[in-house]
Amino acid sequence: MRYLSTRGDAASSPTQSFCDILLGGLAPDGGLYLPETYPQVSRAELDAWRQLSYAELAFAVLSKFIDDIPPADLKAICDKTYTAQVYCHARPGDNAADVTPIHWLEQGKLALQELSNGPTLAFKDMAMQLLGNLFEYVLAKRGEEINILGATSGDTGSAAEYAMRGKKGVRVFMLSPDGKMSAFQRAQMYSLQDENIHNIAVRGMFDDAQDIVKAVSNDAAFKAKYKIGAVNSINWARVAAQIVYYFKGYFGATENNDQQVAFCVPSGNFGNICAGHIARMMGLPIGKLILATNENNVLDEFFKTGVYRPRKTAETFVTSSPSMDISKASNFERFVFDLVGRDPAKVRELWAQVDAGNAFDLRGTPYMDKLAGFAFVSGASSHADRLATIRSCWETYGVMIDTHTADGLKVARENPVAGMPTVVLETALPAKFAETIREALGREPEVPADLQGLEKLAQRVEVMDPDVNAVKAFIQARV
Ligand SMILES: Cc1ncc(COP(=O)(O)O)c(C=O)c1O
Ligand SMILES: N[C@@H](CCOP(=O)(O)O)C(=O)O
Repeated sequence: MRYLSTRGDAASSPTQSFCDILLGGLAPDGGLYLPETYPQVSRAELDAWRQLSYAELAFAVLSKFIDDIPPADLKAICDKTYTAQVYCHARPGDNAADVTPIHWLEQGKLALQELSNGPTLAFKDMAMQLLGNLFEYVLAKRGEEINILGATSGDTGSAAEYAMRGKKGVRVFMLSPDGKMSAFQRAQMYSLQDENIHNIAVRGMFDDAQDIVKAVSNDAAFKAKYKIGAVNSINWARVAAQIVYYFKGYFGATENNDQQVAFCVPSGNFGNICAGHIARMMGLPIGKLILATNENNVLDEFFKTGVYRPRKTAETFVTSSPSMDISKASNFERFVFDLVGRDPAKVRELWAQVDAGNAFDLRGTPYMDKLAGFAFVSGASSHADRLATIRSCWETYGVMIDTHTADGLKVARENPVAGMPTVVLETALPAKFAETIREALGREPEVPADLQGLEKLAQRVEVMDPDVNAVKAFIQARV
């Protein structure tokens, strides 16, 4: 399997192998990598995959995307990654061995898929634990090191740091929005004292942090000299790993492969739902992809109108689902690449507008008809909706959900899809957002035993302005 850039022409941007793009992250032309073609899954494969454990399924799906790691080694990496010991925070009564159990709220109709049972209580662990093991494997084979530069709005940071802490040849430099994450999220990251982990809080929003990551990655000389890599979903390996749980969720929510499923995805950077889009393109019977945003509704606006209008920092709200406080969604470029018929020139034209701080408008173009064929619907949620949804989920089903999952459930309920179950992806656990849970329910969320007392630990973080040169200097001083 070879990979191409969303902005590259065959002549100027030669295709790459999986392991090269794993270490490289963003493409040199500023685009994002995607497979040359999406591998297809046959009916016979679906029938066979239905019985597989999560680790076996991960191996089956990832083998379609990775042909430069020997199969026995890839299998060992999947087996080591996807265990009930790593994903140990399943709800009582649900089977941790399923890794991403389906929890029915209404049998056969509405379910949560538990994606947040890993070490940091968010869905990011699903891919990040794999990335940690892949990095370790590939770096050891090549005798290389990597300095990961990432941006987080709350969950990618801790998931990456937990996955990479103590890993040989790996340093992590993680940018977070100063003062905008929950107290628990801050404690998860800033309390880590490992030598290879560096936290930088930038005075700005996630989008400012993500812009810095892209600017540093686009400086080819700096990137090569300091071996800069990525763990955000701009890294294709993140998206590839996230495709797996759509298959697992589909099998868990259906009895046979003639059925369809709707997935509802709390969205910000568009990585999670992009994985769902690709699973669907591979042939997984997904009837609808329901995209849910919080008050930062850029993506909802696009799917409703055809206008993509990223907001500036000053127009981005700080909300009670802070991990979705994103107004410029990186992975949306991957989807638009498919939408415009995989035409890199068109993507370059559209992103020239985005990168200049402007909107693009697809109304009145043939792309709007094509958009309808991709099976998306969307909606948005507010703080009041979030509180009401957390309350009603608790009172109706006895299930406590976090603020992001609440955004998903709210939008899923507003967009019922006839004839198929809807699976809402549970993207974090309530323990991470105790302030809002208290406000909604007047009680504390349960904190898993292994993470109790985290907020009392000493914290270590460098605060700085969102300045690319300052971040480069910080990295230079520590490499
Ligand atoms: C808890 C949670 N929910 C939802 C999202 C949005 O996911 P994505 O950025 O992949 O759209 C994030 C962050 O990415 C998150 O941390
Ligand atoms: N919501 C994320 C933001 C970054 O998303 P990613 O999927 O591109 O890493 C976070 O919580 O940090």
